[in-house]
Amino acid sequence: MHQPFATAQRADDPSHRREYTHYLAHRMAPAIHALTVLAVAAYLLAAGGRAFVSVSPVPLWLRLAPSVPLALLALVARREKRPVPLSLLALSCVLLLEVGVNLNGIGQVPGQRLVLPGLLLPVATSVIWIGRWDFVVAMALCALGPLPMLLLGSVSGIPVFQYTVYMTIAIAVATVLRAFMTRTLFEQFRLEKQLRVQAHTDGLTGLLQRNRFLELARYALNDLYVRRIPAAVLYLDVDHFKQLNDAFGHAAGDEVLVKLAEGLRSQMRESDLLGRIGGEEFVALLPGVNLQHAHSRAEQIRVAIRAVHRPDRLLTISIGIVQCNRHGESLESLMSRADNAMRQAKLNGRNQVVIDHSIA
Ligand SMILES: Nc1nc2c(ncn2[C@@H]2O[C@H](COP(=O)(O)OP(=O)(O)OP(=O)(O)O)[C@@H](O)[C@H]2O)c(=O)[nH]1
Repeated sequence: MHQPFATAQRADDPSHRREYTHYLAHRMAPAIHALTVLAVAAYLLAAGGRAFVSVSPVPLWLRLAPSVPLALLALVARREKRPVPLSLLALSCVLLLEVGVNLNGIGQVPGQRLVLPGLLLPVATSVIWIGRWDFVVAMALCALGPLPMLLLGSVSGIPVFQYTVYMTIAIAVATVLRAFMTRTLFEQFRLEKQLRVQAHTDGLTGLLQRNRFLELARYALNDLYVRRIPAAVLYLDVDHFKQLNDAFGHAAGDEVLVKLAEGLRSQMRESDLLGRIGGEEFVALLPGVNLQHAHSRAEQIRVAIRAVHRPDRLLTISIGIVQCNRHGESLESLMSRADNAMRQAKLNGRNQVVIDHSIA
């Protein structure tokens, strides 16, 4: 059974680094694509324009050559959303730009004018790096990239020392920008996640709320059908709950519901799904159980929750069980059959488990 079904039940599951990385990748993808497109256009403009104003020992086709892989990167970046390929695409883009700068700078006097746009690169790309190491590698590429041209060519245009100072400033600015951006994005990620959890969780009991339960259970059920894994649906309803509310008030009723939810949750396995689908009604989807096993699990639950304190009488529940054994039977149909079985348990005197045999 999928882990997400299990973790989705806990309102307090910790933020995972992996989840944040994927969130960042989704956020950065359009910016990375835009930068790769911009890189192609800027490179063609700079290298092509330069061919008109100065001669170079490097043939024009070779100076324009980096624009081809740059254009390919832009094409691939259009659809890419995964963190690692996106980082590699962005790093390759920077590498190609640096190669291009060197190809165009060789033999130019003073060729180092090309270094100036290169100084903008750390700042321009500062916010797109998904991981810390991408950023470090990118900044190293930006800093070291123009060095061959600077060291090989005349340094009359911009001395290496001056270049080092400018590049250090550019990288420092990029580091500050990136720190600000990642902090802002992390806060946004945290808030979005918190809102999602709140929207999916029942405020009183902390269990999955009705719609979220139905959504996850439908998804899980399809998966179970495809993989031919048996499963059962349990419909659980508290007995004589109205009496408790009437005698002790809704606050006392709420307190019992909270403790009952805790009791039910403690009876669930990692792969089970449990939701509060009505006032004092709960539904559980138990994967990997046959009818006999589901019955003994339901009995265990029924006995265990009797330990939950209820001020007026023993807390009991009635449970209906249905097996998911007919491929393609909808969740709604399964829940309706389980509900009928639960009602039969009520008619039989409550505090018991009834199995639905209508199709099984
Ligand atoms: N305290 C509290 N009560 C709730 C909540 N949601 C529903 N209820 C109450 O649950 C009670 C359900 O009553 P009924 O449907 O008549 O069921 P019952 O009294 O448990 O009787 P049986 O199910 O036939 O055993 C009603 O009094 C609702 O007001 C809630 O969130 N908190």
